[in-house]
Amino acid sequence: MSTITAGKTNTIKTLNNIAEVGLNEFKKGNFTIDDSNENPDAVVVRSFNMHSMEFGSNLKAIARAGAGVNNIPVDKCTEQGIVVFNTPGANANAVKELVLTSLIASSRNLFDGVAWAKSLAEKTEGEDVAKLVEAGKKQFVGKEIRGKTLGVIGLGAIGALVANDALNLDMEVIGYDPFISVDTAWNLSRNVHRAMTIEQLFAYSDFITVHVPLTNDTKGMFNEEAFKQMKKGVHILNFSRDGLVNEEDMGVALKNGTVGKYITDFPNENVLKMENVIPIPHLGASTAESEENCAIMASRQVKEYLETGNVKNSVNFPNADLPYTGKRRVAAFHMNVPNMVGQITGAISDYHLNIADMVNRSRGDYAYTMIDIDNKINGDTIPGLLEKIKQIKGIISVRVI
Ligand SMILES: NC(=O)c1ccc[n+]([C@@H]2O[C@H](COP(=O)([O-])OP(=O)(O)OC[C@H]3O[C@@H](n4cnc5c(N)ncnc54)[C@H](O)[C@@H]3O)[C@@H](O)[C@H]2O)c1
Ligand SMILES: O=C(O)[C@H](O)COP(=O)(O)O
Repeated sequence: MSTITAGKTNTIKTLNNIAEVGLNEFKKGNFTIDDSNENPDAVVVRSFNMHSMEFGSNLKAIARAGAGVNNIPVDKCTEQGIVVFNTPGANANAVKELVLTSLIASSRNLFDGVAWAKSLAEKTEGEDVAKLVEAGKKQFVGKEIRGKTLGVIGLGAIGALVANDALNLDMEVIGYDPFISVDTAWNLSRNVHRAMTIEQLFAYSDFITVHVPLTNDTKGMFNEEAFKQMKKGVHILNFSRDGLVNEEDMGVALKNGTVGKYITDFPNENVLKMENVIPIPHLGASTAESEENCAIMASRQVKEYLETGNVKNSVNFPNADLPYTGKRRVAAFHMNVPNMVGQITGAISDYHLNIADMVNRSRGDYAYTMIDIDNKINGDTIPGLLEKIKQIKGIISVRVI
C-alpha cells in the first residue's frame, strides 16, 4: 500500500482503444505504455468491464476516458486507495448530437423508411423503384417535433446541452434533476421548465430522454409504475445505460403501445427481439472529436496524479491541487476522521523534516492529504517514514513523490 514513485518509470496499461493523441501525453514524461503489464501503475479504460479483475500492488489510478464508471468496481478501488477518474463533459456534445438526431429520426420514422427503401433493391428495378417509393411512403408519415414536449431526466453535461438545443428546435422542454450542480444550472436556459417530481415530467412529455448515471438508485427507473404515468405512445431515448430500464416491463409497454418507440444505445438480446425498438450500437460518444477529448483529459489527469499527486475529476476521492514545486511530497489517502493530519505531520516531524506546504481535502468518509517537505530527504529515510505513516489507523494508501 505504500510506494515511492520519484524517478521511477510509471507503466500505463490500456484496456480499450484509446485515441493516440491522448496517449501521446505520456511521451512527455517518465512513462511507458505496456498493455501486457500485469501490474501497471495506472489503467486507461473506456467501456471494458473491470469488475472481475484483480488489481496489482502498483495500481494507483484508473482513468475512464468517458463519463460512466459503472464498468469499474469503484468501491473496491476506494478501499485499496486507487483513484478513479472520469472525463466529465468531454463526450457530451457527441452524445447530444446523436440524441437530437435520433429524436427527429424516430419521430419521422426515418430508420424504418430507409430500411424499407433499401429493401426495394431486392424486389424490383428500373422505373418501378420510383413508383414503389411513391406508393409506399405513406406508411412512414411521421410527426414534427416542433411544439412537442421533451422531458429531460438528468441535467448534467449531456442533459443540459440536449435541453438547450431542443428549445432551439422549438420544443417545449421540461427537466428533472434533484441533484443539479450549480455549474449546470448556470448553463441551462431559463426556458427549461422545472419538474418538481419525475411524475410531472412523465405526465407532460411526448419524448423522454434520460441522462443519469446507472447507480443503485437509478437502476430500473423505467418500469411498469413509471410507464403507467406517461402519455400513451411516448418515445423514450436511452443514451445512458441499459440497466436504467426494466426490460420486461418495457417489452409489455411497447406491445400495448404505452411506449411508441424505445431508442437505445445499448442493444442486448432482450430488446433486439422487441417491436418498435431502435437499437444503436453504443455510438453516443463515438466521434473522433469526443474520443480525442476524452483520451487527452483522462491521460492528463493520470499523468498529473502520478507525477504530482494532484487529483482532478476523481469519482471516489476528493479533488486536491497543491502547486508542485519539485519538493518531495507525502501524499496519503485516509479516512475522514479526527486527528489524521496531526498524526501524519507527527510522523514527519519524528524524522526531523520540516513542512513547506500542505493541503487536506475531504469527501464523505474519505480524505486526502498532501504535504511538501522542505528538507532534502535521504532515500534511506523514505521506507521508514512510509512505514510509520502506514501504521496510522485510518490510512488507506501513502506515497512519497
Ligand atoms: N451513450 C454514450 O456513449 C454515453 C456517453 C457519455 C455518457 N453516457 C452515460 O450518460 C450518463 C450521463 O452523462 P453526463 O456526462 O451527462 O453525466 P453528468 O454527471 O454530467 O450528469 C448526470 C446528471 O444526472 C443527475 N442525476 C443523478 N441521479 C439522478 C436522478 N435519480 N434523477 C435525476 N437526475 C439525476 C446528476 O445530478 C447529474 O446532473 C453517464 O453516466 C453515462 O452512463 C453515455
Ligand atoms: O459513459 C460513456 O462515456 C459512454 O458510454 C462512452 O463509452 P465508450 O467510451 O465505450 O464509447
